Amino acid sequence: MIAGFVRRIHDQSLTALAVTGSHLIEPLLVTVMANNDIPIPSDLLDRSLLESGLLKQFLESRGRGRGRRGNDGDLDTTVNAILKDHRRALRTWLEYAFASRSEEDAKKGFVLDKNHARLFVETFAALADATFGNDSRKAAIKVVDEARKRKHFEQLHHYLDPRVHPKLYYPVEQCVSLQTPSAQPPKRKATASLDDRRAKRVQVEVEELPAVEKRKRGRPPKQKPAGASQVKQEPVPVPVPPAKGKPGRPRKVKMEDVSLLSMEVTSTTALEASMVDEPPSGIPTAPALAVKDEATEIPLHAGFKNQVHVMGLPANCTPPLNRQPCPMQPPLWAESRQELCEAFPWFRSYQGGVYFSNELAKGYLLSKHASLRDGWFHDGKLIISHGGGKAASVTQAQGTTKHNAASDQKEGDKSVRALLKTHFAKEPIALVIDDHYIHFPYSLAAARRQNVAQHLEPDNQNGFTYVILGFYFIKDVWTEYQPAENDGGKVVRYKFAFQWCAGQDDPWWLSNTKPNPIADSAIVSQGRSRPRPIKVDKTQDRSSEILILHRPVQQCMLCGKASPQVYAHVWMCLDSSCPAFFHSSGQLQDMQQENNAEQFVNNRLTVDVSKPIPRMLNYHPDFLASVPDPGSIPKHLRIIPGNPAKDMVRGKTETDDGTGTATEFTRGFHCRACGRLSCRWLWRCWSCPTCGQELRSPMRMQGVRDLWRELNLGTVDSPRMWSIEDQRISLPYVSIIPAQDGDGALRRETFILPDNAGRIHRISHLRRQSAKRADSILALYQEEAQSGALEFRRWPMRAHKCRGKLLTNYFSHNCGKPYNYVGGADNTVDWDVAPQAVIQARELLHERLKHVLDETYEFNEVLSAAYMEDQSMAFHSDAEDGLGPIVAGLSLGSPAKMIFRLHRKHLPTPGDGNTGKKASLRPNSLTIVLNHGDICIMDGARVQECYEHTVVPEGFRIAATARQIDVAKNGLKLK
Ligand SMILES: O=C(O)CCC(=O)C(=O)O
Ligand SMILES: [Fe+2]
Repeated sequence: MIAGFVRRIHDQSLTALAVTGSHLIEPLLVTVMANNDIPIPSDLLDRSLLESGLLKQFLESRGRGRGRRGNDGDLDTTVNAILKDHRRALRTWLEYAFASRSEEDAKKGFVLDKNHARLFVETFAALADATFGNDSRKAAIKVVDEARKRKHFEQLHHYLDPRVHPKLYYPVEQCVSLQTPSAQPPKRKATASLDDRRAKRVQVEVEELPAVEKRKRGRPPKQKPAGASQVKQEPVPVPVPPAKGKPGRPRKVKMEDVSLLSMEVTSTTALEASMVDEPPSGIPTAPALAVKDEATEIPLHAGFKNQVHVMGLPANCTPPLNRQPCPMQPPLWAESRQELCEAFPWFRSYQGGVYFSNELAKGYLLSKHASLRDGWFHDGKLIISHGGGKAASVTQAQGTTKHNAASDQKEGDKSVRALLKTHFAKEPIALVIDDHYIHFPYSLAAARRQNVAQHLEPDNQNGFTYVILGFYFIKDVWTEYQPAENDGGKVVRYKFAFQWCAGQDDPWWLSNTKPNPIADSAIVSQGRSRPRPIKVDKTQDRSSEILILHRPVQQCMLCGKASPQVYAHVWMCLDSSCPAFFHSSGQLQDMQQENNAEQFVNNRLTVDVSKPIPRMLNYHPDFLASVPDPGSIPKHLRIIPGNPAKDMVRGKTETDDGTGTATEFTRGFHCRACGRLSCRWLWRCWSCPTCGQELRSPMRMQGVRDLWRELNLGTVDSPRMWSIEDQRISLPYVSIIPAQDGDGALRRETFILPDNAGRIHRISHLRRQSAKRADSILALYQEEAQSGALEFRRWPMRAHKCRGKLLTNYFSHNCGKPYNYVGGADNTVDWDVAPQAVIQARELLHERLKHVLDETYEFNEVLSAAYMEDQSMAFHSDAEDGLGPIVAGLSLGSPAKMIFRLHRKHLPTPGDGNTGKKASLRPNSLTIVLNHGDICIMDGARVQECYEHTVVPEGFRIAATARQIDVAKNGLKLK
């Protein structure tokens, strides 16, 4: 069946594959065919072999004439078995294939065949997506989207799942053992088993390897072309020795081949040597800046010793292979994006990779989608990354998926501008990595697994997702082209070189011992937890000076601007507004010849008309050198966040009013014991979800008079305290209800919603001061929350786009029947053990409903929500299955605005001026102010169906919202 399948693919798709040059399916075909005695068309094998030395060796080691396997009629099993067997070779191939895809190929995407061939492609696409980011992402996403719908995908993906197998890279030893160069000299073996054309090309590779070795042994480097004014440097033909009696013919070395040569090197030493080989022929050389022969001076971390050159990445920044678990616990780490943003003041951006404030970048996230030439140097004391967003993306809106092409970054883009300002202001920036960042020498995912075993949280799936590296300065900024899947095939990217700030200890990942973040006084010099405000001189915009850097520079003859020598073998103009920007000198020459050839020649630029920009550019060693004084780190600056409670007690923050509910108290917490950054998820204290360390939060009882403040509610008319935005809603029907208890007379306002959508009642006190029962319930809530009798906590939201869990903005507690919207059964306590505050709140709601609306209604669920300052409940409807028609809420504490707006599907038809597709354009319908002791009643099932509501308190507030839930229809059971 496999044979039939492959033949089918072969018949139907091979031509198409050949035309598109799909890198994904070819090696698979070759592998499967080789294992099934199917003749492999020479051009396919040729291409595959040449592009993957490892695959070649793998096939040879498997023996090409082996019988069919697994031909038992169960195609999936067989396919899975093959995939499993060949996983390593295929994945290695994939790494190379993606890193080496030409821009042309990248534009074409994948070729899909029907049926099972697609499964392979999907699997590879998923891997590619996870692995190589920008280059392949868009195409991969398309395929993966489809793949997710297929049930086979999970099964196949399992074999390639990073969690099941080491993720991306394989130690050199393993690759070498596949190649076994000494036991099976590649030259003879390759030539013996391949056709003539292949043999010739393979021999090129084989013959060139010793040259690398020889140089390593001290052969003087090849003379650089003398004469700086050389106009044209012809590609040097490489003589090819005859293969098995066939005459050799000269062959030009292509950039791609040069990269492959590095892959063919068969020892670690040789690999390192290959990284610093002299510029290959045909690559323009900057005569003024000869490349150092001994560029291995660049110190490599131990984690980098085992590395294979991955094409497309500079040889001097290849990611480490087969990363080991991080042996030390990071002093600062978070499991979710929210934890990072709430607990680490230097990174508060929920989206995007750059956090900036006052136009200065404060934090920078290194994640997946590393681009070409991003890298980790000097043990991570120098990191190069592309910043500023505008990558290809996929957005989903109203059920449709939109693929947005990558676009050029501009100096004026907010993130780029902030990073530039930080660079010029010489201000430090905190670097954060996540577990997708491939250049970090250790695997955070593996470290996470270790920690799960050690720590208390057995179900922690996402620990060590984010890790803080430390403070860096931006020592250099420049721009370059990156390949992209857009119309032009390329985009302008700003690149930033981050240098480790002196004044901190050595990076924690270089220490031998487990760092204790508390004792780590050099990192933690004492001071405030907030980044100090930094003044920026806005009049002094020095962005134009960006390219005048510390290293040697050359001046562009076209634009006259100077650019540094960033890359080892070629100087290019790095001003993105210049027509010669990032062009090879050949292209530059063409332009110059038309205009001013003489001037060009005098500029001594090396010329190679025929060659495109090399895809693989190594950084010039000088460029990677540290800058002596990139900025100075203020003594009081600390990367470890301060203890929020302590800061409060000492009155260090302006916002603190001693209540314990000020905004600062909603910030997260850094656990001194395990380093985790976590959210303030419990009302009564900070608590580390990993190791259980607690930090008590000083809280003061707040009476309603403490909270009473002048209302400043914008459009809301203060005596009426409501505003009708949708004119179809009537003015409220008002009635005064005589006192029934000590609370005095009440006032009822009823708003009738259009289209029989129900009614909203607000019941308030005629005199504010008379809300006695509400006063005592508020006090009770606070007491029980402090004593632990009532546990307010923040619960994970069900749907969101953030990494990791995203907790609600407010704290809550549910009583009676489970309420799916917040916490479900986990957040629910039975009425037998209900806190007094909740019992009394429900009683009051029952009584008011009877007294004011003459309704006898039995609520069986009460959700109590507690808000600290600046917390709120976002737009939602209480559209719970089995929900009864009446929802009533008691407001306690600070006033709040409750706003209603129509669901999108209930918006009036277009043309009446009251529509808007986007949520942000949807107009509000009704706003009512809820004061201490007020009750809001949503009356009628259609209120929830047609409207959603949000509640925005003015300050500390508690609300008890009661419902009737029919559990039989709700689907949730009490635990
Ligand atoms: O009054 C409040 O805080 C809003 C409560 C609410 O909307 C809810 O619990 O669903
Ligand atoms: Fe609600």
